[in-house]
Amino acid sequence: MSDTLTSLPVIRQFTPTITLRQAGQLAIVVAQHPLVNAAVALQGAQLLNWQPAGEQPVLWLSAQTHFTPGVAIRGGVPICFPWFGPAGSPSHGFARILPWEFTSHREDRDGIQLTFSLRDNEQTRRLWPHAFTLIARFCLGRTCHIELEAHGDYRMTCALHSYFAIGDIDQVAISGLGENYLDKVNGGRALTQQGDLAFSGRVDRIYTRPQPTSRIHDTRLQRTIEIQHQHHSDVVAWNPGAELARSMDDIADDGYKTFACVETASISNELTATPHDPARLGALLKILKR
Ligand SMILES: O=P(O)(O)OC[C@H]1O[C@H](O)[C@H](O)[C@@H](O)[C@@H]1O
Repeated sequence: MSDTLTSLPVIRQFTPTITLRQAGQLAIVVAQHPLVNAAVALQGAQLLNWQPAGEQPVLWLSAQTHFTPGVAIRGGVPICFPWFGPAGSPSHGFARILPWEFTSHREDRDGIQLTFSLRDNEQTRRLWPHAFTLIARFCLGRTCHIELEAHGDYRMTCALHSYFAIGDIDQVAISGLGENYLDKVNGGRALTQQGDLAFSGRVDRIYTRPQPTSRIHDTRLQRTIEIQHQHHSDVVAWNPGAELARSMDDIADDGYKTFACVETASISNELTATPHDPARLGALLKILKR
């Protein structure tokens, strides 16, 4: 699904490589570069596609996602800010359902850099009483670097809620998560695991002592996706499993089989922005061949 965004109708041409396109009622920045295809929705500054030349799409985007203002897009890399999960309303914060500004683009022979920003307004201050500027920068080429900077004076929780495309949920293992996790399927119980995570049924875990790098080992697609987490305290692993997926209108009944969320997050340790030092969260994505 994420690789079909290049055929959407063009609303505006920024450069020969970068266009603004329409998906449903939302505008999407699409970049087509010799080394990489990529797309970012203005709503949420949500990265929807990162596909280096010669590779299959790395991010999963639901074939049934809504492209409706104010409704979360299912897939890609939603930015959860200024809280994660049901800590406030709306779930995962407001940043993912608001329109961001497309502030700059740059391209060279190695790839493309796209930058977006979001500032507080009356609507956000009603939900969260802080002035803020958020900047999301995407460096897209053979690798994908996502950097989020939160300016202002506040504390918050935050996540890069990445949905990765996989061959089959029964044939992936995730390494580097560490041993300790809070099991959200079990009322948040603190549990431990040895070795890699394999999925069976619904999995929803906050790993609180992860290694700096997670790897998704995908036997079916014969590739490993590497995620280098930056400035995080936690990594979340999520897949809804068959039963929950059936109850979700924006995921096809068998859609859960082809994605795994491995989320770079700061939940157990709040991030702090001060006037002279923005809070940061980042992820560097790479594809390793088996
Ligand atoms: O449906 P959403 O609000 O996008 O949330 C999707 C999922 O996000 C995270 O992974 C949470 O840990 C899950 O509990 C949640 O179900």
